[in-house]
Amino acid sequence: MNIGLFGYGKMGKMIEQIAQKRGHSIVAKIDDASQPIDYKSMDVAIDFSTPESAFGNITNCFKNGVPVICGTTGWLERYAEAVEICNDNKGGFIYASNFSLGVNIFFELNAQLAKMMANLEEYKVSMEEIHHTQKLDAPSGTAITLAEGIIENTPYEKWKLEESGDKTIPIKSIREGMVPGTHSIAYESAVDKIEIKHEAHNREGFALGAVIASEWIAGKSGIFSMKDVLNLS
Ligand SMILES: NC(=O)C1=CN([C@@H]2O[C@H](COP(=O)(O)OP(=O)(O)OC[C@H]3O[C@@H](n4cnc5c(N)ncnc54)[C@H](O)[C@@H]3O)[C@@H](O)[C@H]2O)C=CC1
Ligand SMILES: O=C(O)C1=N[C@H](C(=O)O)C[C@H](O)C1
Repeated sequence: MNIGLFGYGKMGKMIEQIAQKRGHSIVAKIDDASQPIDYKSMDVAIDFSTPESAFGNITNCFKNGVPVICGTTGWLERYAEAVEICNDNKGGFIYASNFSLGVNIFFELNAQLAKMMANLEEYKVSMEEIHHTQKLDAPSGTAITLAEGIIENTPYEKWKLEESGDKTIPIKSIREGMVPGTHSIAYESAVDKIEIKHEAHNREGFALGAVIASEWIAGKSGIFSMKDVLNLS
């Protein structure tokens, strides 16, 4: 497959290595807004760019008939608009806040645990995410997806950075060193604590998941998720 990379930073470079090992060709490396883009050469685009540039990159791909795998976080206030443009152009799209198999299993575990805790008022939930200091957005996209999983399955109604309160999930965002991504969720009562945690050792899992998603979407049109790709629940 011919892959166009939008964003050639830490993730773009890792995806290049994994895609080439799986027999794909990288036909474009777009790393800023000024580069000319030959959409015709691409079977699929993979966007790991910046919160400011992702929406434009993705929707230009749809308008040029290129399906998109997007892992960029921090732009989701425009997700519905992107979906509309995808559908108008009969395009293909997968956004995931986290492409790793482990985190997608963790999303399922989080939802199951939330269901079990839903009526236990003595437990209060909280979340923590730790990432490297270059990360531009907070909380992480993964933490937001986890919070949404809790909100779907419990009386909690919203999440907020740091702040707890009635029906609010507090999320603590820590930025330190080179941490690739650690997420934990705790339910705490006066007598004990239940905690689940996912810790990425490196970025390979994210990159492999994105390449697998790009192989999966070939020839399809529509809006999909990693649940479809991984056949989860
Ligand atoms: N969904 C997932 O599994 C994962 C998502 N991410 C997300 O992916 C994004 C990128 O992460 P990293 O590679 O670590 O960041 P990075 O900062 O290393 O790379 C981003 C690259 O985008 C480039 N860029 C700037 N403007 C651009 C434009 N208009 N078009 C294309 N590229 C442009 C920058 O020059 C930079 O090289 C972040 O939003 C991060 O949160 C990161 C890891 C996993
Ligand atoms: O910026 C990162 O590095 C990561 N971003 C994603 C997120 O915001 O959840 C996924 C992963 O945690 C790494």
